[in-house]
Order: sequence, then structure tokens, then C-alpha cells
Amino acid sequence: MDKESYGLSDKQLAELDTVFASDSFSGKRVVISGGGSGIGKAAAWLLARLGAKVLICGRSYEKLMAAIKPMQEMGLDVGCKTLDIRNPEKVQTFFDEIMDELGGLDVLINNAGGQFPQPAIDFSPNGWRAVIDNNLNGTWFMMQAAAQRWRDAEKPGNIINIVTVIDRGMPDIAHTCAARAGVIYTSKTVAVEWAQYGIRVNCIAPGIIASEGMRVYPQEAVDEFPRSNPMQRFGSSWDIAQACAYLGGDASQFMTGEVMTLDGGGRLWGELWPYKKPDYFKPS
Ligand SMILES: CCCCC/C=C/C(=O)SCCNC(=O)CCNC(=O)[C@H](O)C(C)(C)COP(=O)(O)OP(=O)(O)OC[C@H]1O[C@@H](n2cnc3c(N)ncnc32)[C@H](O)[C@@H]1OP(=O)(O)O
Ligand SMILES: NC(=O)C1=CN([C@@H]2O[C@H](COP(=O)(O)OP(=O)(O)OC[C@H]3O[C@@H](n4cnc5c(N)ncnc54)[C@H](OP(=O)(O)O)[C@@H]3O)[C@@H](O)[C@H]2O)C=CC1
Repeated sequence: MDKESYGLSDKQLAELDTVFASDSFSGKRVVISGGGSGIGKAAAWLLARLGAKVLICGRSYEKLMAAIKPMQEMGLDVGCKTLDIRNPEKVQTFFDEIMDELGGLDVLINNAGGQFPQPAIDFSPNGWRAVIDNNLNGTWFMMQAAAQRWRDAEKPGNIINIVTVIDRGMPDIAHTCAARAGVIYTSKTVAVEWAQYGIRVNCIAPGIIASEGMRVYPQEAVDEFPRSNPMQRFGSSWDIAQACAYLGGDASQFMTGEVMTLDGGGRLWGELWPYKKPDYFKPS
């Protein structure tokens, strides 16, 4: 399938079925980084449809505005703000502003991130740094800024970090595996440190998801990705959005420090990163 067609349309996002009650997020305020596309946009649609007041952020104002327009036209309570999560000062200002504007915060979904595929042996120092800075440092700045405000206001909080499946590593994206491992183990650690403040921290590890994010990979790679799990297919951004609704809601209130994997079983069976495997790894 042509990777340009990957991702859910606004019509689909407005109509897809969900198992969650239509008012299950009413009164909740949710921030989603990277909510202008893909998984983050699907989560914004779902949680807003379930009654949440949602604010999405990302680096491109045009992308954010294009994402929220159809949601607002449906009467959903969704806004946006530009933010580069890699800038800790801007992250602090962002949280000061949104705490004011939303009147508090209940759920933070750290979804912004990405990487480029390259054999690790050829990473430039800056290429390595860019991915670590985005996926590990940026996520951390967001987590810490939210937690500080929840602690100081003596309010509970809930953090969901979108990572990736790193159990067996992943050839060609070693930088992201390093960053995501950092996020997962930071999350497990602060889930313990922050339980005293009523703050929960969990991660979601998606396998291959047919989102707009796939457009950054060559078509030949995307054609091969279904071989990365025993279901031999892509998952949907809606699958991940529904996992966000579970972790962001009351049904998961006794869960913290966990990684929820949605990868069609790819952690257990499948060709990790099947694209351009060197001959060395092919069956003889
Ligand atoms: C089985 C399959 C599982 C798949 C699992 C995961 C799937 C997904 O995550 S899908 C979502 C994908 N979405 C994205 O990846 C978002 C797009 N990616 C990015 O925005 C970039 O990759 C970024 C994270 C590195 C952005 O950083 P930025 O600082 O904007 O990057 P710069 O252009 O300034 O470059 C910094 C540095 O990185 C080198 N570089 C960037 N792209 C590549 C590339 N394709 N190949 C090699 N090197 C790259 C760039 O050259 C710079 O280094 P220097 O040249 O040494 O300065
Ligand atoms: N699709 C997949 O198969 C998988 C995806 N993931 C992860 O899930 C998350 C969502 O991916 P997906 O929706 O597929 O891809 P997208 O590329 O569509 O989403 C990434 C979003 O993050 C935003 N973003 C990136 N860097 C920054 C930054 N520094 N500051 C603020 N926003 C930023 C982008 O917006 P902008 O560029 O405008 O800032 C974009 O909206 C990513 O972290 C991705 O790595 C993990 C496993 C598998």
C-alpha cells in the first residue's frame, strides 16, 4: 500500500467506534505533544470526543491549526500551542501558560518524537544528539515540568510516554532505542518517586503503526514492515489512542511504572526492521 495514504482521515477520526463511555473524560484536561499528526492527533480526537479539554503542541503552527480545525468544527474542546520540547526554558513557559489557560492539567501524553534510519556505525555526533535530544531530553523536560506543577499545587497527575518496542533493540535506529530505553527506565523510577504526589507514569510501546509518521521511511521499507510481527500487518493510530484512553482514565488507576506494548506480537516473533537486511542475516 502507498505510504502516502497512511494515517486516518478526520472523517474516520470523528466516527471510529470506541469502547469508552462518551463522558469518560469529561472535566479532564489533557496535553498531547506532537498532536498535529499521526498517533497524537488520533489521541486528541478520541479524548476530546470522550469529553476532555485537549491542548496539542508541536513545532509547526500551520500543522497544529489544520489538525484542530475539524475538531473544533465538531464542537470539540481542543486548542493548540507551538512548542519545541527540546527547549527546557520554552517548556517551562508553556506549562506556566497552559496551567493558567486550562485551569490545571490532568493528563500529559508525551508523544512528540521521531528518528531517521541509519546504520549506527555511520551516525554523526549531531545525528545521535538530535534524536537523543528529541526523544529523551525533550520528553524528560515535559515530564518534570508537569510533575513540578502537580506537586506544588498538591494535585494528582498522569503521564503517558509514547516510546517504541526496544526489547530486542532495532537495527538502523539505535539512537531511538537508547532514547526510549532512557524514557522507560526514567518512567519506572519516577513512578516510584512521584507516587507520593499522586502522579502516575506509564509508557505505551507501539509496533508498526500506519500513521503519517511512516512517510519518513522509504516505500520499500514500509512494504517490508508487516513482516515485523506475527499478525503481518500494521496497527492503527486508533489502537494507540484507545490505549491512551485506558492509561489516562480511571480504569488504570492502580497502574504505574508499566510499559503497555501494542505491536501485534512483534516483541515475540517477527523480522525486526526487515528493510535492507545485510546478507549476513539472511537464511542460507
Ligand atoms: C519495524 C518498524 C518499527 C518502526 C518504529 C518507529 C516508527 C516511528 O517512529 S514513525 C514516526 C516517525 N516520525 C519521525 O521520525 C519524525 C521525523 N523525524 C525527525 O524529525 C528527525 O529524524 C529528527 C528527530 C532527527 C529531527 O531532528 P532535527 O534536529 O530537526 O534534525 P536536523 O535535520 O537538524 O538534523 C540533525 C542531525 O541529524 C542528521 N540527520 C537527520 N536526518 C538524517 C537522515 N535521514 N540520515 C542521516 N542523518 C540524518 C543530520 O544530518 C544532522 O546531523 P549533521 O549533518 O551531522 O549535523
Ligand atoms: N508510527 C509508528 O509506527 C511508531 C511511532 N512511534 C512514536 O510515536 C510517536 C508519534 O509518531 P507518529 O504519529 O507515527 O509520527 P508523526 O511524525 O506523525 O508524529 C510526530 C509528531 O511529533 C512532533 N514533534 C517532533 N519533534 C518535536 C519537537 N521537538 N517538539 C514538538 N513536537 C515535535 C511532530 O510535529 P512537528 O514536526 O510539527 O513538530 C509530529 O506531529 C513518535 O514519538 C514516534 O516515534 C513509536 C513506534 C512506532
